[in-house]
Amino acid sequence: MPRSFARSNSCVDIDFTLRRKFKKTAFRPLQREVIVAALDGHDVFVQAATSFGKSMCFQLPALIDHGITIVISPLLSLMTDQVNALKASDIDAGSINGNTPYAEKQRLLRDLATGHPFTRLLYVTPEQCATDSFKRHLGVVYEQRELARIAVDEAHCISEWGHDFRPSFKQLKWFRQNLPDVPIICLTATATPKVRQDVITTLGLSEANLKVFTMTTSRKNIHYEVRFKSDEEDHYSDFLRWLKGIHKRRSENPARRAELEKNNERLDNVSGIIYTLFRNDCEALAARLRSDGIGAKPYHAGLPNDEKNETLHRWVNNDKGYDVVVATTAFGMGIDKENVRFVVHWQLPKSFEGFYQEAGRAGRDGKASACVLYYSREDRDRAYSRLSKEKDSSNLESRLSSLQALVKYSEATDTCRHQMICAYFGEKEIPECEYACDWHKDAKALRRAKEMGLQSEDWVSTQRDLGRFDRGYDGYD
Ligand SMILES: Nc1ncnc2c1ncn2[C@@H]1O[C@H](COP(=O)(O)OP(=O)(O)OP(=O)(O)O)[C@@H](O)[C@H]1O
Repeated sequence: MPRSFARSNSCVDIDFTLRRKFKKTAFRPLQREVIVAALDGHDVFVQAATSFGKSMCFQLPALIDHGITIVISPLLSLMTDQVNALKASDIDAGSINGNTPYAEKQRLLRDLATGHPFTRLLYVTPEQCATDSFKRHLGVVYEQRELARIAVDEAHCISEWGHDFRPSFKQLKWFRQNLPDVPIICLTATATPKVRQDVITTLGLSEANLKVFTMTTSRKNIHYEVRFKSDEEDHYSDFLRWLKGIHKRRSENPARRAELEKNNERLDNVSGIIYTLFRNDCEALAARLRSDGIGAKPYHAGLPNDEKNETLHRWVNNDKGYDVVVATTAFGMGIDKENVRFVVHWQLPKSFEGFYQEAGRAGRDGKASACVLYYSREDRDRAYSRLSKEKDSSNLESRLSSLQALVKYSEATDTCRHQMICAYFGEKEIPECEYACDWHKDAKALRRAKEMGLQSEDWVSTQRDLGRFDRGYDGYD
């Protein structure tokens, strides 16, 4: 019998902890069920949409259970944000990763070495977990029966079939092999059925004690749209017109204007993220937007840490001049700002999962938001070509099929976008979509836009020569 059954949590008031420690009034649908399963000592697999509130599913049990919860996360920025938020609520949390100052790391390791740590939640990278020294420290805590739970965040990184595969995540099988009765909870927003099974098998989760929660990936409040472009046309003016149109509507609608002014919100604070593939594009596009009066800043891994932190901080604060972040994927998973009204993909992203994750930064307050993908056949060809030249040949097959799925999504003019996303993640149910995608809004206009906007003259004539405009070819019927 798992050890945690020995200490029953059945009379614990989890609503009280939610209110008292996390200052939230109610659980979101299914959060309670996940938390109860974890507190009952089960292994738990959670797949839920971006912004569902997955962190709560291990943070709250960590405060109720006796002992320490180890949280494994691949994202340094996410770790820092979560640890700071927990500390602000007076919760004893810490993190050990490559950026942790020496003194702080020693303090946390000393705490573990006592076998009875004060720390309730310790965030670590998978690489840290793999070190002998860290495993020894965990062994001491385990011997004292104070290792409450292992939480594996972004669990899709375990699978070679998932995007963002990290080989060090595979080492996490060590936990079940060496600490067999410590419950494990793993969480992700992006797992296909194959990835899910791979994660469960790799971690050695036993079917008998496992509870799997797979919630829909659908995000009803996001309006998905594909805009077609070609190399011959600069889509900058299309985007600028669209954004200025939103500003104009906000200022010309008296009720909206009054509401914004009452809340002390700027009329032009339409918060958004534009994803580009390349660092140079980031800086050039942000500068171009600034020259057109839009408060835009670049964010990519090559910028100094101070500059990145300032951009993130001031964007989160809705400061003037920081309305739009033009970013590479360095600015992705884990960003949790509630009022992001749009996410734009300037080019075709590398994977379907990356696209969904990045789109998921929008509308985390539940209000209507847009996700616009600018797509061209030239971008598609460049994406395939980049993939074929990549030196890292691991999980190439899955990366290719993910890109193919995204191309299919971009080319489709006959299906709801929400439905295509859910189908990719293996959902059978057709999600609700109340005109929250370009196809539902106006399928005819979508087809026309594709015909008009997509290919360059060269491409059209080549395809005509190849006889590919026959009925039935991808959207040209
Ligand atoms: N019961 C709740 N009531 C209100 N807000 C909540 C509740 N649970 C979580 N939240 C908030 O929802 C936001 C999103 O939570 P979290 O970052 O855990 O999402 P996530 O599921 O990990 O999303 P992603 O996969 O996109 O990172 C956070 O700001 C969190 O405070």
